[in-house]
Amino acid sequence: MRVLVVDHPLVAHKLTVLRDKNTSSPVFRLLTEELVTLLAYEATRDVRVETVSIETPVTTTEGTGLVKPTPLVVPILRAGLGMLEGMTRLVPTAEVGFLGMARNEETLEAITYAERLPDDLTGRQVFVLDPMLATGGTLREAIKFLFARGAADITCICLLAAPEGLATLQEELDGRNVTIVLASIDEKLNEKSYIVPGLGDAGDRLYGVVG
Ligand SMILES: O=P(O)(O)OC[C@H]1O[C@H](OP(=O)(O)OP(=O)(O)O)[C@H](O)[C@@H]1O
Ligand SMILES: O=c1cc[nH]c(=O)[nH]1
Ligand SMILES: [Mg+2]
Repeated sequence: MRVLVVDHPLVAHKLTVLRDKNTSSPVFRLLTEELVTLLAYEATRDVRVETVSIETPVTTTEGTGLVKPTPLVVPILRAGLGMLEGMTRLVPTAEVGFLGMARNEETLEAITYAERLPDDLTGRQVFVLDPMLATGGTLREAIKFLFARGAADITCICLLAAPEGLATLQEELDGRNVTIVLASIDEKLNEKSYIVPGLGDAGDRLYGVVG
């Protein structure tokens, strides 16, 4: 498993505004999209391409095309949905599948409550979107699920990770073709397994508190 922290002043600036508890939901949504586009630029460096032949108005030449089937993008609901627009802006031809997952805040177990993905992902390149990697339980289950369907390589785009969650994934996914692309590795988890300093509950800040 590889971990890449995108070191760019615009990423750092936007993340700082995102963390601020006084940032409103509409601004939070906009910043999330902008951040994802910047992270996706780095995360797609190994996107599969092939040489294609085209005709310009002047001559025939060779260029670069995305290999078909194009990558599968999987936002993890709810919070990952806030990252989808930022990703598809960069890769508009990507296919999109959905995983609905929620962490039980008492047991910290990740529950899958919805799934809409192709049955067969054999050989596919997959990009998973989830802003928060806290204990790592949610991403671990999502990644296992996608590999079980046949995915060949998985890149997760997150905004923040806790060192504890990264260590868990590193241990459990050792040797698997997984890349985690992040805006920041934060300090730690608190007693409720929230990321510190973090940004709070990403789903609630994007979409409001659900009971
Ligand atoms: O690494 P973990 O400890 O598993 O925690 C991270 C998960 O928690 C959040 O989702 P949440 O369960 O709050 O669902 P939501 O997006 O609907 O708010 C977040 O978006 C991740 O999916
Ligand atoms: O800090 C955290 C941890 C889990 N989920 C969140 O949305 N935020
Ligand atoms: Mg939440």
